[in-house]
Amino acid sequence: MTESQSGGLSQPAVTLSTAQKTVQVALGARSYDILIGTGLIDGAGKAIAALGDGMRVAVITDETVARLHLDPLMAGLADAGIAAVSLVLPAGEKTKSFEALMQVVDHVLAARLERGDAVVALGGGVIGDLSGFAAGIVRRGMRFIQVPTSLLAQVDSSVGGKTGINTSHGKNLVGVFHQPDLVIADTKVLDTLSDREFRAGYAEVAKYGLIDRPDFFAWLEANWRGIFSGGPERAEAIAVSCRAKAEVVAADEREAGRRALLNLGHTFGHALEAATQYDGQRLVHGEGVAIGMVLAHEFSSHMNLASRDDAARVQRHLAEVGLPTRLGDIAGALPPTDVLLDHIAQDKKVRRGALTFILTHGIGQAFIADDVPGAEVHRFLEERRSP
Ligand SMILES: NC(=O)c1ccc[n+]([C@@H]2O[C@H](COP(=O)([O-])OP(=O)(O)OC[C@H]3O[C@@H](n4cnc5c(N)ncnc54)[C@H](O)[C@@H]3O)[C@@H](O)[C@H]2O)c1
Ligand SMILES: O=C(O)C(=O)C[C@@H](O)[C@H](O)[C@H](O)COP(=O)(O)O
Ligand SMILES: [Zn+2]
Repeated sequence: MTESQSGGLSQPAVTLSTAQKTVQVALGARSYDILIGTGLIDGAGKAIAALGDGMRVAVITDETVARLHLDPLMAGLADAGIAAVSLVLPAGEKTKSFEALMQVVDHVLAARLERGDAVVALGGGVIGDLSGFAAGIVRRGMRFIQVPTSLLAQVDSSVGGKTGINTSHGKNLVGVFHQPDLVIADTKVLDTLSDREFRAGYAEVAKYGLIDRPDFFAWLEANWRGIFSGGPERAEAIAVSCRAKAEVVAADEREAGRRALLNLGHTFGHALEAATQYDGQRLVHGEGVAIGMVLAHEFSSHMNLASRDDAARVQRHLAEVGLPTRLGDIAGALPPTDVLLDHIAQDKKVRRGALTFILTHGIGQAFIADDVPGAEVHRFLEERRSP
């Protein structure tokens, strides 16, 4: 097994403030801002209008989000003089499909939107990944704006330009890198998110601490209640997460190296999502990541790379906030370990058939491990499944 790229970043202090925050993703001519604050959806039309004169947009959303948050966005767009059409799709992971992609593409083309017009994703990561993919391929690339409405989308999926859909062969296997022109994260809309989906998004927040910000992880252990109850800690955790992701994306936009660290917990997690057929009743993405991050820490300990205590600390914190952390926490039977390994072998980090995992030397010390022996992963998973 070989080790490359570790995080090794300095530790910015976490400071609390309720003011609107802006985080920039520095990508030269394609740089963009992430606006974070309460009530931003009402002014989103103005912010979008500032991107260019005469822009028209197609807003893509899902049924749940449309019921709660589409009207104010459409009203703001109209007030700002932006002509807009909207498309409402079913909520849930199964919407990241070829069928839904065709619907979005058809909708945008039927509205005769041009390259300089924009696709606006109003929703969670499912809508963001799907709409971003459509924006990346229609007319070989249209403008794209993210209005993330789930915690997960505000801290992770709306930033960085990974877009795509799932196929029967696995998770996110078809897609393109296509950066947004603007991200508008209205923290007020999180008040309508279910507890389960909020927790799922929190897994990706904790991920940034576990990759290379041990002080942030310790701060989360002490302050998670404020994040869940909507205190000033919530916007701060979102901003710290966006800064962490923006920094990695700016350094390695297309995952030639270091960006793979953002995949901590995902090699196991994506396999579990595929193994449960993207059935959101059994497992949603953030929950798969939570279980996957615990497995990644435990596997690191199994390989004598990290202490058992750190793995136990990660498991304790994620369980404390109410996330699943064990294979046995997933309702219903899982397929045999061979099948899980087959899913892992479809991971996009695989090189010449060899498995790559994000492993760790401890909390905040993640690294990219190439050539991880499949037999060892198999043995480890068999152990984790036995009662
Ligand atoms: N592109 C990336 O970098 C990236 C990063 C992380 C995750 N992802 C992808 O994101 C997806 C998961 O995103 P998600 O967790 O947001 O799932 P999601 O989009 O399915 O949203 C979760 C649920 O919450 C509902 N919802 C969203 N906002 C709401 C609100 N404000 N009020 C009430 N309900 C609301 C949705 O309707 C949905 O039912 C996965 O497909 C994952 O692969 C992508
Ligand atoms: O932005 C990234 O890079 C990530 O890995 C973020 C992940 O949280 C996200 O789930 C991403 O979609 C996974 O990427 P994939 O390349 O493994 O599909
Ligand atoms: Zn993720």
